[in-house]
Amino acid sequence: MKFARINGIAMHLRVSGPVEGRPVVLVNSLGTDARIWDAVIARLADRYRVISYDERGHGLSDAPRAPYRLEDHVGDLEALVEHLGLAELALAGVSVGGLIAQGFALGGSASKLKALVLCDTAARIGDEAMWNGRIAAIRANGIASISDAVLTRWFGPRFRQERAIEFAGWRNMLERSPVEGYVGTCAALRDADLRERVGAITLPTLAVAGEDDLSTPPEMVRATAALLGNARFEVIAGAGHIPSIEQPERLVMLMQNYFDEVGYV
Ligand SMILES: O=C(O)CC1=CCC(=O)O1
Repeated sequence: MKFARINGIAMHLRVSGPVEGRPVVLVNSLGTDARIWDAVIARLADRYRVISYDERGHGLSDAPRAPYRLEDHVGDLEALVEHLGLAELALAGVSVGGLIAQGFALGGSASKLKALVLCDTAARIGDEAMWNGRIAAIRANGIASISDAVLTRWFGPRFRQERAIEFAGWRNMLERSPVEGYVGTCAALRDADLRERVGAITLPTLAVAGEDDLSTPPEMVRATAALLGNARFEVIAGAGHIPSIEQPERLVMLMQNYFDEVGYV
């Protein structure tokens, strides 16, 4: 476990795997933190130098006052890459983490990017009314007031039944998220729309969707993949919004095949 001062905030990050391994940076989704990647890290870190971090407003990183902009999150990632001295990287982001990854691929550090995995994400997620409604509900009644609805979109009924203890633990993570960080990132999602810009991402990209994802359903992910210059679309059966938790073996298999294809080995 490490902390670094990134753009004026204390950021929590973790680095696993061999120092000489090629870097893979993992970006979390709204209301989660770097722990959602643990089962992926365990499978990738024999070969790659895997870096995961808690976005601003999440996990153990500082949660400045809301609102945030997508550019704040992208700027944090760019500064983290600079801080770690990474000359190249593969990037994998889930949901808002995937939007941040798209922003990185369109930004000033894009030439460092050698591989891009977009997981359960889109160039536009939700709409203004939806995000404003969620922000208002949380400001009035806290994150627990929306957690049932969020968890139903994250995980299918089978996961809830068969992995009930894990389900309870991930609920704890969501409900204990810092309110400023959560609503700050809702504002970033409300205001972010990269649909007109992602066509400029020509790097071969892997887009992945959980079959049962109710937040960014497969059709939404497929539509973003089609907007990108050069993306392949895959569906993970039996996974919801966070395949790194539900189907890490399958996600890592797709990632490793794709890394092999693009020569990121
Ligand atoms: O909270 C949700 O509904 C799912 C989600 C949307 C953006 C994100 O990062 O998670």
